Amino acid sequence: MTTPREVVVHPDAEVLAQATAARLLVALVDAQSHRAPLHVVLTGGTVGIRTLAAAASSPVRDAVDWSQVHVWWGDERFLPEGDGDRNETQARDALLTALADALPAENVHAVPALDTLVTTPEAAAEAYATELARFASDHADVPAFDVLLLGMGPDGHVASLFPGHPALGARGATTGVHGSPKPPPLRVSLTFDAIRTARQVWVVAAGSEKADAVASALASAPVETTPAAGALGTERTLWLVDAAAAAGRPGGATTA
Ligand SMILES: O=C1O[C@H](COP(=O)(O)O)[C@@H](O)[C@H](O)[C@H]1O
Repeated sequence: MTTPREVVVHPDAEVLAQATAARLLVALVDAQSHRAPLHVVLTGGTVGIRTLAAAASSPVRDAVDWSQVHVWWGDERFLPEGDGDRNETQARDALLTALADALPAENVHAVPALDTLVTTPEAAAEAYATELARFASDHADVPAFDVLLLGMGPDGHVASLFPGHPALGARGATTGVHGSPKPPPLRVSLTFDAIRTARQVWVVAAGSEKADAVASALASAPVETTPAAGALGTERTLWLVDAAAAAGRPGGATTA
């Protein structure tokens, strides 16, 4: 089951990041009154990392029981551990290091980095899929993701699923990606199969360079040309955008 896209427009990228961080922290607090543990999927990208930094500086972060939160990534750049271009490195710098006393290290499930044992995106994708399956219930491939955050590129890519790329059709939970049009060329991504199991999928996008892709995705363009159109949650699909990114959609930059 998938859900209709809801759109919330914020005035600019900074307010978007602050509001998304607040929304995420409150969503985790709310969900913790119903179930535990929670599984949250982080994104890389400009607004995604800015959102994590905003969460780090929010007092609401202390309302979350981080010992009952598991952290995953929607995609990763296949680079050595600690590389500054890895989404994991940026997320640790922006938020996770600040949570080190509250969030158990074993709850942070990074996509394996390039090293002497893991030499291909496929090997990393397979190891990541095994880790995901360890926390899945029943016959699922992945844990029950509570909130799955996605950034979106100007070309409409989400996670590392790019327009026209064979990874768009990958089955199972994860896929290795070669020839990404955005550097670095080697990546690992959740598949649409995995993304669409999430309770809530939130796509965050800011800037006029994203306006065409936002308009296409909200108009349900084919996933082959606008991958973000395929990002749908089972309980809620939320588009969190700034006014510049919203400018091309019907209704323009006004709040939905
Ligand atoms: O490479 C990536 O890019 C997208 C979007 O990045 P942005 O800087 O245009 O916001 C991001 O969602 C993805 O996780 C990342 O690997």
